[in-house]
Amino acid sequence: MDQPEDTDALVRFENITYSYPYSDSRVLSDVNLKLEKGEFVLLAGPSGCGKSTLVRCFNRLVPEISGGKLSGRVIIRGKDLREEKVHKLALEVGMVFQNPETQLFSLKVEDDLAFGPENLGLPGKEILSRVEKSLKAIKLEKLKDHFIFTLSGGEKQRTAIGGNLAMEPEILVLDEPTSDLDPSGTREVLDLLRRLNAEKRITLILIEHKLDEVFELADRMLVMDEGKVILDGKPFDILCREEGKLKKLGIHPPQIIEISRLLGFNCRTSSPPYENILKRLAELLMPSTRELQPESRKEAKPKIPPALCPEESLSHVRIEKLSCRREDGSETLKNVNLDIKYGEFLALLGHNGAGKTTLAGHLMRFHKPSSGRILLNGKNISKYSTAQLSQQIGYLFQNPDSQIFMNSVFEEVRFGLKNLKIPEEEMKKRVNSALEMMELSVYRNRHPQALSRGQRQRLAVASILALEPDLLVLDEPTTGQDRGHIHKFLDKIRELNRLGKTVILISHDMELVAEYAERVIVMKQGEVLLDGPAAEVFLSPEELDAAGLIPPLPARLALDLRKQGFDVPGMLTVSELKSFLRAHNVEIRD
Ligand SMILES: Nc1ncnc2c1ncn2[C@@H]1O[C@H](COP(=O)(O)OP(=O)(O)OP(=O)(O)O)[C@@H](O)[C@H]1O
Ligand SMILES: Nc1ncnc2c1ncn2[C@@H]1O[C@H](COP(=O)(O)OP(=O)(O)OP(=O)(O)O)[C@@H](O)[C@H]1O
Repeated sequence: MDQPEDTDALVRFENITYSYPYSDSRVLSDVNLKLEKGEFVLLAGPSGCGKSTLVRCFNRLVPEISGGKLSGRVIIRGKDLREEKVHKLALEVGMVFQNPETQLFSLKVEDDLAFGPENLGLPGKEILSRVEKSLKAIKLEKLKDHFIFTLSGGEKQRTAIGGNLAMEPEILVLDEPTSDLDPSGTREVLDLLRRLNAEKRITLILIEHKLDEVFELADRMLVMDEGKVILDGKPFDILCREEGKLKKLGIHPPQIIEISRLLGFNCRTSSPPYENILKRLAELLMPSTRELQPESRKEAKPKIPPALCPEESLSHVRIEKLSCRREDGSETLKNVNLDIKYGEFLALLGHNGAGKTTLAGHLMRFHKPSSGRILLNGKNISKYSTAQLSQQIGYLFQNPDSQIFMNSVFEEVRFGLKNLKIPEEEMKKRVNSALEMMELSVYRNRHPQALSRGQRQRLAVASILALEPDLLVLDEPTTGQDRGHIHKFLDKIRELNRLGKTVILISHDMELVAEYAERVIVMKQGEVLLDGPAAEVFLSPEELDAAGLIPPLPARLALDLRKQGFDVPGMLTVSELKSFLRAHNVEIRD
């Protein structure tokens, strides 16, 4: 980095074109970009469009580590990165990867946060101060001397963010940093990013599928498709003006934009504040007001598909007085009692570290309870091995890489079926249909590690669907996916549920839970805090708040309207809000 070039831009991408090794197809195609110092850039696009590949050019992980062929130049502060070394750039350009496990390599949380500053050669006092500040920012002070391998998914993600914050880089690239965080953790991290950007003028490049949370924070939005930047502008403008194009790419507008448009707001630069939306709704409902006709109320109720299983009332899973004490003495499950019927679609929610994965893991006997028992189809599972249980339970791990180990996409899906000793023809049929369902047929011969994160997640799901188990346990299956793929996948899961399969979905995505789950269980610090129909649970704001959860926007509006005396049902989705308004002859813009 000797001869600075004459330019104001902090980062310039000039005609960047890239192909991975052994592949002729261009993953990045003639990308030209300029980023100014202090910009907060949101990068969006469908799964597999090249977002992660693009951001890895910022510190030359592409092509130095990935291999492959890169043409064009990346210039940071006037200096051509082709003359730079990856390890040096890593100190200037912070990067929070999609999978936190790939960047946590110390034994304990605080050691991991100190690693970067130590490499910068900072004095001991400064290192300590930075570690303290980062711990506070990521709210992990209490876990500072915990071993990394004992952390929950979200706690690991916070640690990975903290490690980067401690380096105080000029440019920080974050590849879906909130994908495993609970809603209040997501808000905290995004708020922290906003502060870093505003106060320290750190340039931020954020890949994020949760647009509701970020579109008002970022100055600029880039949308990619098939290796190209196809839209570049103010997030609000793009989301409002390019809705058709975005929807085709599987990018859905945030609920607040959808609802404000329905209600006739004519916004130019930002969405109206929540209070204005509530006020407009109250005004619109006033004429038909507070006494609802029984018929219309019936129509507005959430449409929950009845499970078709004839044995509906029988317990598929019964969890009795289950407690789990870890080796370090901490109690991660406390007297959990649950009765899950055949054909239920339930969601398991809770703050990071609440015990969701630990509870789900007990179903597979990954952990042994310290007391209590679990009955599956009426039988105590303590008699079964994990291998036997996996023939009845399709279990999707939080991190897809924990369950992918074959050399090709096809073989990966086939692997589980081989263990079931199914005839070859039937096996092929099931593999092909699972790959097609997850839109992975074109990658059938590819090595799974040469897929994007979202594609690997879909591969893990395909492997489980091919087994056709009666009980599906899905631990955050939608991480890293665009809305289009998420809906296709969850529609399929709902179809299976209607055929009688029982579904347990662990998720931090309240909008999806509101749309798909019939029953919602909220956990807090190892205990069940709430358990009931989705509409009821989402209308319990105090308890949800205590568990770090934020109800979806339509549910919040319904609740506040009730407080004002309106007789409204527990609406959970934008389409329920629409039908409710129509039933009251309220004119809406669709
Ligand atoms: N090592 C590799 N070899 C060949 N192709 C690869 C490799 N890694 C990724 N790809 C392909 O490059 C394309 C872009 O991948 P990338 O990870 O950049 O996508 P993405 O937009 O970040 O996706 P996601 O949102 O799912 O993380 C994908 O089609 C993927 O299959
Ligand atoms: N091996 C272990 N030893 C000690 N504590 C552990 C161990 N594994 C997990 N824990 C702790 O148990 C608690 C529950 O973890 P779990 O993974 O079940 O949470 P979770 O609700 O699934 O969280 P997330 O939403 O972050 O994935 C966490 O605080 C975690 O730190």
